Amino acid sequence: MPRLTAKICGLSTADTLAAAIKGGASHVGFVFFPKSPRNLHPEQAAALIAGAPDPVMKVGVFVDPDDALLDRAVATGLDAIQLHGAEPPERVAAIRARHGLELWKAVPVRTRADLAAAASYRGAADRILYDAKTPKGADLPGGMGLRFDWKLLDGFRHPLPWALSGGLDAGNVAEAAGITGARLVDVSSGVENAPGVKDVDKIAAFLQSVARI
Ligand SMILES: O=C(O)c1ccccc1N[C@@H]1O[C@H](COP(=O)(O)O)[C@@H](O)[C@H]1O
Repeated sequence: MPRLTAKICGLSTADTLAAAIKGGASHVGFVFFPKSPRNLHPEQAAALIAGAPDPVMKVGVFVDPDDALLDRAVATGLDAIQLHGAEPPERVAAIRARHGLELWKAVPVRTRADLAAAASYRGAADRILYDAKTPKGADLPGGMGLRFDWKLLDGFRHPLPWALSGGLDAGNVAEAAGITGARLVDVSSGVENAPGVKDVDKIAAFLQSVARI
């Protein structure tokens, strides 16, 4: 078992998906949120997912999705659902029960007090994804390349399995994992040339950094 595994998120092309798989990503992510520059229609996601081997987990990223969107997206072959909006625990539990997939809940973090929200998802989610809180009024609740103070996780008793995201890249992921003790990291902007434009070399470099840890 590697010390650290990685999810490459916001993939939208066959070549960048192939780079993630070749580099050893344990998870790949597809965004279903129209305001995102990485948004995919379920048909596009289905074509990409069809080319991804089984052991690589396919994670769909959603922001306060309705059931119709979830139904269409899950049918593309997702293995896990990542909820990145303001979904309360009851909604998270209902989505998990409806689809029977692994459920990740993003918890936005700016201060230590923000971490308290994680415990409310015990019994509703399978994994907490700590991500940087984006500014009020921002179009996106994630995927903006922002990081939070990783030291906030120091000494925190995690209520659930968890992963770290927010502003990670090939140059800082070792430090982030060292400070937080993360076993799974998630990156989007840090392997891009512009919002929504993934770079195969940056994906390779990120995964090489992860493999060295
Ligand atoms: O990537 C997006 O466009 C996105 C949209 C809406 C919610 C979440 C999104 N991405 C997730 O945000 C984190 C951090 O991304 P970054 O590395 O800081 O750019 C990551 O988990 C993405 O899955």
